[in-house]
Amino acid sequence: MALQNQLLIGNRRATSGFGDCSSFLPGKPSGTRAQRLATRRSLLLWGARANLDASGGFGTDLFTETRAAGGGVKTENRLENVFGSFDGGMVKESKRTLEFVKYQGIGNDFIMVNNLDFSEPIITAAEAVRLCDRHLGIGGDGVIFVMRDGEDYQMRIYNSDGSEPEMCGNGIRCFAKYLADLEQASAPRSYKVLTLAGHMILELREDGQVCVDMGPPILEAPQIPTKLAPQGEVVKAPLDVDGKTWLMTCVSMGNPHAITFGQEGGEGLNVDALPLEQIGPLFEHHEVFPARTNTEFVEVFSRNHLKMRVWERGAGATQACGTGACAVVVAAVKEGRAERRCTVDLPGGPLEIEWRESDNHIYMTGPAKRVFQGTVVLEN
Ligand SMILES: N[C@@H](CCC[C@H](N)C(=O)O)C(=O)O
Repeated sequence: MALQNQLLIGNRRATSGFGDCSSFLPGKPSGTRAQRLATRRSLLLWGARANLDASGGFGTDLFTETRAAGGGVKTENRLENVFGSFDGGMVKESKRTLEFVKYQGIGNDFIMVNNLDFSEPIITAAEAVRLCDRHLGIGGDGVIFVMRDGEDYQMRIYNSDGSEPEMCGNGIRCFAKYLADLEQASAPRSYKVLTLAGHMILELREDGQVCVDMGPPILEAPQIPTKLAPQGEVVKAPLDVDGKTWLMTCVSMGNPHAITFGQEGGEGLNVDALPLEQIGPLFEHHEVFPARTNTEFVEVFSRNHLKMRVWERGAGATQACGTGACAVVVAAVKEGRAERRCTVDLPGGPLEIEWRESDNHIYMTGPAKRVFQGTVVLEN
């Protein structure tokens, strides 16, 4: 039944300080949690009575709201007037809704969820899959949870297939923009963010770009993980996929990447010509990658200009992959194809990557943008 003539009851917080996103980001609730819940309960009861009195019959939906303190999920208790039901009366049903903001980094797009008051993601992996669906949901390559880590922050993420990766390069730039929007902070501003791949340092620059210290690459085969070698680095290792022998270099940026510049005895790749949807899953699920893998196909324009396409673990062919671009530069240096500073072109745009000799860390610089915001029903 359509939600028209709605009465919205409850403590919808409006914070100052998040520009046009202020209506959905949690403010500081006052009173104890018990007091707040009691107030809301009485508001709900009052609202239900008021609306029943006012509506006086068919044609009016009653919509009340309870809300988890400080979080982005709430439960709407709807009393819907169902015309034609067995008693013509009110049917109660409960729907959980989620407030979100959509961000993108060179076309790699994420549903950002304010998870600041909770220590675990407030939606399930299965719900994330539905939200990421481009036809049935909001659409996205993943869902990112903005969480606290003491005075700092923590990022958790679900891929669009519901798996949880350790790290996401484009996502963490979006994370920086989200926090800056939340705090109405102006650049330059830096954040320390804990991920399942360790701490990352994010610098929001005055030109609007975000530079991330992605830490050192991991090159030891068992830690990537890959079975392409029992130990040590994996550089130009042959791997048979789709009847061809590809030369693979493997790098972990906290999450696993397998990079190829072409096939054994072959010429350089023309990445635009690759049947990614066909070959991507064969790499992702190959037995030599026990945790599955992201796969990058790379074309070399010069010693500091590369072009790549990616098949992402858990997300398929995306417009861009930040950790992938970092891994590609490490692989290009290891194979002697490029310098440590490169522009990497991806379908969604370029990233600037530097693998710094002085600290062995990789620095990724690129944009991140807010796209839209909204509220979505989690259950159908
Ligand atoms: N697109 C991301 C990587 C997201 C995680 C990846 N799909 C995985 O499972 O490792 C990026 O920008 O790094």
